[in-house]
Amino acid sequence: MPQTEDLRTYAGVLFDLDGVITPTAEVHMHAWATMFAELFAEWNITPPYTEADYFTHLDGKKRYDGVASVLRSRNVEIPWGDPSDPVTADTVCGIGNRKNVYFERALQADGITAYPGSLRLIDALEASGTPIAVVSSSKNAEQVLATAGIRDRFPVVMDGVVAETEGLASKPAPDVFARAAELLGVDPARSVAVEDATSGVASAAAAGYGLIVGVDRGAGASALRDAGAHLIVSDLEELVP
Ligand SMILES: O=P(O)(O)OC[C@H]1O[C@@H](O)[C@H](O)[C@@H](O)[C@@H]1O
Repeated sequence: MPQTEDLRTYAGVLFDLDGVITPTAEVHMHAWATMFAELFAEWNITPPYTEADYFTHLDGKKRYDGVASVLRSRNVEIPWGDPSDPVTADTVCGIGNRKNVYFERALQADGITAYPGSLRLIDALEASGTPIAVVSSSKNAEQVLATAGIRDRFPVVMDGVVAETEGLASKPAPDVFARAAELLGVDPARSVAVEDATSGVASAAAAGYGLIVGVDRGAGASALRDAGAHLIVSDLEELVP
């Protein structure tokens, strides 16, 4: 018998977005791979960028922290720059913004639809009056939610824009999960965090969440457990009551 939980018995359920509610982790993954392949070729950086770099350095983290982490792994040091840097700037921010062009292009061209299992779980939580929120590192979260037609389902959206405005540290630091619980008016110890990235699971664990669900979309069940997940599922359909 697989272990399961009725999430309606908790004070609140706080969801990561990319890879948890919408299949946008794949869109991010592809945009990063395209941009880094070009950059590594241009700057003769070795070893080549691989999918493992995504899970180790980028998954769940804020845009520029991810860029800095990948470059640091190849001993490349460049100036941080500023979020307003153009895509031509050879700064951490400029390079992050370069990737965002690929992400926006894909979102516009292909649109995005939420995972059916995630929608069914959200429906059940809404029906029972359980407060829900989004806790994403992405500055594109509002756009993704609007494109998927589900923005109005969430009274609280803690995203990369809010984190920047409020000076909150990137996952795996506890800041964003702690602040989102505060905004939703729930006690983290009595709430659920739902995450597909090890950095996100670690953030929720550091913020003291009562239940952390790891959704394995490629990070791996053991990596998610090691980061602090209590329960692993491959799709949120498994948690629909
Ligand atoms: O560049 P954005 O849209 O602000 O997103 C930052 C990060 O947001 C996270 O949600 C994704 O897991 C990462 O893949 C992504 O890099």
